[in-house]
Amino acid sequence: MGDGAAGRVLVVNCGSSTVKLAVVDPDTGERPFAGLADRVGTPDASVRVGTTTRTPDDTSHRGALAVALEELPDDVRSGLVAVGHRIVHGGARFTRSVVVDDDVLAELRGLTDLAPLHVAPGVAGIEAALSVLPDLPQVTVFDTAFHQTMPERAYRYAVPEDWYAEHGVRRYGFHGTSHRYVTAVAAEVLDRPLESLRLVSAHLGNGCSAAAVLHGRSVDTTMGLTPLEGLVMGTRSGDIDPAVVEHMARRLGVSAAEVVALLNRESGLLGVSGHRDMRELEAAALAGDAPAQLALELFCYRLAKHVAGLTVALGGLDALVFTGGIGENSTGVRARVQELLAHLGVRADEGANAVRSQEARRVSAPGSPVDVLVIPTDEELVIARDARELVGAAR
Ligand SMILES: Nc1ncnc2c1ncn2[C@@H]1O[C@H](COP(=O)(O)OP(=O)(O)O)[C@@H](O)[C@H]1O
Ligand SMILES: CC(=O)OP(=O)(O)O
Ligand SMILES: [Mg+2]
Repeated sequence: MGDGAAGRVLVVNCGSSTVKLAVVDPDTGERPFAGLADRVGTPDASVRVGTTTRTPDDTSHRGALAVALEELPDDVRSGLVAVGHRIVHGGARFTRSVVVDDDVLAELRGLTDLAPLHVAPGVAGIEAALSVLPDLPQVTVFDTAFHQTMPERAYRYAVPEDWYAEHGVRRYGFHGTSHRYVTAVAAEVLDRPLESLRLVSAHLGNGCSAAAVLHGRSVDTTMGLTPLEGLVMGTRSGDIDPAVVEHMARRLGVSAAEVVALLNRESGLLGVSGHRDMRELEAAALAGDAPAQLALELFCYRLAKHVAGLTVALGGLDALVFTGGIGENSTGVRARVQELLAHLGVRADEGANAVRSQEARRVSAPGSPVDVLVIPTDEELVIARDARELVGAAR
């Protein structure tokens, strides 16, 4: 496939029990193929492509990927120039997207030690794609890469120095692909050079993080060594006193690792209210459910507090960007957070905020000292663009 400029990219996003697949045209954003494998690694694994659902014999990531790719039409398959993978954790080594070779793969396998939950599925996805599509170059795009520009004061924890030097305890930050994309689009919406802007982007999906982006570079973010730190999320607590871990391990008679698993999976909105999904939570809160109302207020208050904190890294704030399923769709969360940030110069516009749209747009009042934008994220498009650019450059 000499003509890289016309080529499409198969984008693979492997979670611990899911594989999300899309064929993406990096120029048009067109997606001629999409698939989802669920409950991977269990006997109930299933693969859905369009209206077809199949059960793979081999329920591993490799088996699920192979079955999904059997549904890929020949003309789509023959137009592929690369496979692009979302890898959640790139450690300190990967500061940008790379083409996978033996050296990269070895390094990634080493990282599974540092972040087993987050790297192992991605590595399984690369190995699966290498065996099912051996002729295509593989590119990895890291959630952590964009945040590698953070200064030491932002990425270091105040812990004994050898925890950092010997054990790799530092803040990395995640959702970098999304923060990078939406802040670049924000500059277009504002019609100002990205190099002149002080932005905070709030990626609010199942995982939630906010980032301070100064002149196009990440200078601080809310997630840390792992995606547990920072904002309140669907099932994750975000910030917490670390002494809670030891306290609850003793109270429940379980290990520290088990408490951390509870902070990842049973906490956040779910823990406070019983609802992990923002749509359900908002419906319950509207119906008068007090725990749901509290969970919503915790979510918005923590977010506003972090946005205000991130302005210290920027020396001010030109615009706040909302993205992710919640940021793009929840008018209530956006309204409450804008209200809590009024003292920073955020002037809300109730009408503009309430408009439902899939377009990148401004939702603050005209002339607001701080602009508030809603920008639909597109991590798959960034992965496809990076992958094609890298294989184009390598060929
Ligand atoms: N119309 C909506 N109003 C409020 N929340 C929404 C709406 N649509 C989606 N969401 C919320 O977005 C979250 C999922 O975000 P998404 O970015 O799709 O997740 P992921 O991190 O898995 O990509 C869920 O909490 C969901 O309830
Ligand atoms: C890093 C992270 O939190 O990812 P997700 O939002 O996909 O859970
Ligand atoms: Mg998403």
